[in-house]
Amino acid sequence: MTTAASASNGPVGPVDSSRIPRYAGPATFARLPRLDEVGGRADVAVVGVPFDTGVSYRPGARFGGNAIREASRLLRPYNPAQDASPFALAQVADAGDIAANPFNINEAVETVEAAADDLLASGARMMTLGGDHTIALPLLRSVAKKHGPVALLHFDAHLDTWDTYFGAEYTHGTPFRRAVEEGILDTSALSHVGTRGPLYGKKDLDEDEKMGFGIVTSADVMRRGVDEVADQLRQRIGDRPLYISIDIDVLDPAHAPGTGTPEAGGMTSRELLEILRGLASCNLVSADVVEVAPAYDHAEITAVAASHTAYELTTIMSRQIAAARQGE
Ligand SMILES: N=C(N)NCCCC(=O)O
Ligand SMILES: [Zn+2]
Ligand SMILES: [Zn+2]
Repeated sequence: MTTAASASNGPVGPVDSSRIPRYAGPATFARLPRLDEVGGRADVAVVGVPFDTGVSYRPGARFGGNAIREASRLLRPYNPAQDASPFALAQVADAGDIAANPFNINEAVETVEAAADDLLASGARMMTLGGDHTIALPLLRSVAKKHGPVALLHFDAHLDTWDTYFGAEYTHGTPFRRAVEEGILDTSALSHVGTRGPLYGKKDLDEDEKMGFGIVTSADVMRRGVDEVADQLRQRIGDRPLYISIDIDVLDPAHAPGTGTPEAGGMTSRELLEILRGLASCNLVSADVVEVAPAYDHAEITAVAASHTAYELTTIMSRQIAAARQGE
């Protein structure tokens, strides 16, 4: 079976779903070639991190990346919302999974950082499919080694700036406090979007604000609308190198039941996708979509939402890569 439709010298695109049924063959993200099928070099590397030892409630996000890949079989090559064919503008490839130790969180964090270093050193931007939110820390460490402290847009029901759980520093509720402590974030451009739900105390918010975060709550998105929110975020980010981290629990459980710590009153998938499209001019250096736990999903609702989210992010990166090439 042919696995990849190859143009004579442009990027190798996805398998042609008009010739090979989209449900045939092993799943890569969007039916794209594997990294080794394009000589180990890609402009955007889609990489899985099957790791969920950092969770505080329901486990299962270790299966998230492959669930997103399965759900992404239905993605098509032209993105009308951004008027772009992301897989023709740049080489996007599936880099497989980072093999992180499920029994040792500290070692797993080191492994993810080292693997991310390798991908970034090859010239790729990363589109990471999690995994629980713990993995954002080593990914940010790696990105900051390359770009310096980065702006962060964090879509999540939760702050994830808590200090420790059961004395553990590296968990899915603590990556962004660690990142601020380590000086790898540009504290003049940090925003949470979609925040909601009960906290441990008001001090969670006070400490978060001291770290430099601004908050656009889920209710703010509903009241102010996606265009105004995207405008405000764009202004805050400016032309800084930007990392976008998306915890799928930013969506309402109606739009993303398959996740470990669901909170009522969340954003719709339409709102999330529209805000991302409004950020298309930002300098997006890498991104992740995390916390998809397929055991709690129904009819792939969550995995489909996550696959479309990753598609929008990939489209933004591909457009910027193509624009930079044109300017060279
Ligand atoms: N889903 C993420 N990343 N964090 C949730 C932590 C919620 C808690 O256990 O307090
Ligand atoms: Zn969350
Ligand atoms: Zn999170």
